[in-house]
Amino acid sequence: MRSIPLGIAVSPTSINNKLNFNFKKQQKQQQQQQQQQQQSFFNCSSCRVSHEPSLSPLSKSGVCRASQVVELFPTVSPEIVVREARLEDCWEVAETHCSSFFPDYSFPLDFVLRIDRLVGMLSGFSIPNGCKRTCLVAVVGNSGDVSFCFGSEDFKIGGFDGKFSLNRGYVTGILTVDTVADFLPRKGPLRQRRTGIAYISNVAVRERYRRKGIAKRLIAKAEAQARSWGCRAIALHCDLNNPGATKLYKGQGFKCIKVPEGANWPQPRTSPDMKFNFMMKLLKTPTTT
Ligand SMILES: CC(=O)SCCNC(=O)CCNC(=O)[C@H](O)C(C)(C)COP(=O)(O)OP(=O)(O)OC[C@H]1O[C@@H](n2cnc3c(N)ncnc32)[C@H](O)[C@@H]1OP(=O)(O)O
Repeated sequence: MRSIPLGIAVSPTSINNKLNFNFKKQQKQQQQQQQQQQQSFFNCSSCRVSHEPSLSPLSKSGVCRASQVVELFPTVSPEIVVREARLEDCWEVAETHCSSFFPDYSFPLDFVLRIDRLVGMLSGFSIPNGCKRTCLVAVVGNSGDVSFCFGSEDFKIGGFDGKFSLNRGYVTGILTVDTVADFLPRKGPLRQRRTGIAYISNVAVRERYRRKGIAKRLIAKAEAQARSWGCRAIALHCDLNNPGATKLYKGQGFKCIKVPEGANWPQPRTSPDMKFNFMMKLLKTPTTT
């Protein structure tokens, strides 16, 4: 037994019990507050962001008000536009390519890599006679309006449109589509290039813009481009160890093609231990009603 200043005699065990009780009560209150806060946040099914309702309340459809505004007023929101790459995009195209395929490189190697890519793209002037190549970009912060473009319609440098515009956007995703058929098996004894099959390569989306449907839109645009070139199918090679990309292409209707045993089909020139899935999709011609 010991006395405390107020003159009330209290046993040490009874003080301990009281302190324990108060501590538990405080803990419970804190837990309840935390739970209430967590419940008041919600995940928007459109922009996939966790919102506080006071900032962007949830609608009945599970989409935040901000996303609904984006849908209602696409021209005032940062809309993604997919278009042909122009000369002014080439640095950002190189940057998107390198940051997506070589994310672990740091300065100065990453800078050298971008310069190398840029030179590679721009010096790819010559494509075989009758073949086509286009680099597509998904840009944000631009209406896609080409009314302020300089340069001629037909002038092309590598896969780039020779036009130059002042109202450029920020490149978030890239894709190249061509009819060069470098990576398709040749045909006949003369080993001629295949015709009628477009080929997709260099698909990349900047990391912070991923899982927003940008790659899907680039692929859809590439298919439309291939159809306009008169192609009946579109093909690509996808790294066997890239399940995300494989899922993307399968979701877009591409099928894995089994390469015949022993066939020496051409493959993209990367590291020798990389294995590829050859994937292909037949292009439906638009039906006329
Ligand atoms: C032919 C070639 O060029 S192959 C090379 C592919 N490029 C790369 O690997 C570079 C690094 N990766 C990237 O740049 C991107 O992750 C890409 C290009 C693979 C995908 O771009 P995104 O814009 O994120 O794809 P998008 O949002 O259109 O995805 C569409 C669907 O593909 C599938 N998908 C895409 N990425 C992934 C992933 N990482 N994991 C699982 N599924 C995925 C999903 O089904 C997705 O639909 P969902 O989001 O509704 O589930």
